[in-house]
Amino acid sequence: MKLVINSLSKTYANGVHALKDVSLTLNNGMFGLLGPNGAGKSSLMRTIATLQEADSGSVMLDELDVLKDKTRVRQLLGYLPQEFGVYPKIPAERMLDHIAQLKGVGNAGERKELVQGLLEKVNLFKDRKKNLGTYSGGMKQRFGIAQALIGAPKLIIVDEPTAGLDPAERNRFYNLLSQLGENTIVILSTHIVEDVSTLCSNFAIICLGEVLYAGDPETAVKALDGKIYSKAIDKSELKYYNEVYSVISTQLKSGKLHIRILMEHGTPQDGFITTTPNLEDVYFSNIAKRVDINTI
Ligand SMILES: Nc1ncnc2c1ncn2[C@@H]1O[C@H](COP(=O)(O)OP(=O)(O)OP(=O)(O)O)[C@@H](O)[C@H]1O
Repeated sequence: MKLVINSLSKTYANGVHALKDVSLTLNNGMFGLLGPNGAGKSSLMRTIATLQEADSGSVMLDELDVLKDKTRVRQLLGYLPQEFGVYPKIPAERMLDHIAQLKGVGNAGERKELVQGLLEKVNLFKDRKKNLGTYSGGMKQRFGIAQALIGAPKLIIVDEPTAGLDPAERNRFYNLLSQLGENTIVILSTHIVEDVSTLCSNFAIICLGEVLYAGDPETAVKALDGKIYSKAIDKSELKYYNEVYSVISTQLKSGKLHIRILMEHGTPQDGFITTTPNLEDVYFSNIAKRVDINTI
């Protein structure tokens, strides 16, 4: 399958221009949508999920016009929103059975098999009788994926699913997501660069409603080879370095500020050492073109 987003724009009633001429092409596999808070990631996902209208542009899923043929899209879609409520007094198993019924799985035996399979897949089988209100954040997210998978969707959208998860739960969630991507398009929105480097074969960086970069992580990192330098400085020196260099990230370690700079041409003075680029450098060097990275 192929999802082609062409010149999508959206301005909210309050005047916020949340999507500016967004164009992207997504194939089967995991696609990461990376951007800081307020970048427009949720706006884009809600539009693709047929939950809100765009002002202009088009979204095509193969031959299907996503913005027009909403009912058909919803039949092909699995969606895990950023925040979703659960009925606290209902066990996971019963809730999944109910959702499967709503999605049109009428046969009780078929439903039982489907629900059991999903619970096993997301590692909640032993907790299936527990009320959803007693689930931890990670268990809720895994439940969220199970409900999104009902109906064998061809397009799966997950909006910041790892926010707030501890490292073990995040890993469990990564493992789960990485099994989904092969025959489906999975769009994963996140502001965590590691999510993209771990999971995604392709990604885009979006900031202030605009696509700043789209491609595969390896090529993106390779393009920065020999251009990233680092140095430990005193905090008081940051102003100087900000004025002289393109500082793309700062990190405090044992009282010293470790800065990384991008040199498009030439080599820096001041005792910088050359360093191996990573996806975070790709992210910050793109974002730094639009916003002050010290504020994000
Ligand atoms: N319903 C709305 N009405 C008005 N403005 C909105 C609405 N939804 C989002 N916005 C604004 O649109 C911009 C993009 O928001 P969006 O939620 O799409 O970003 P995001 O990248 O998902 O951010 P986050 O990572 O914080 O969830 C922000 O400035 C936000 O305040």
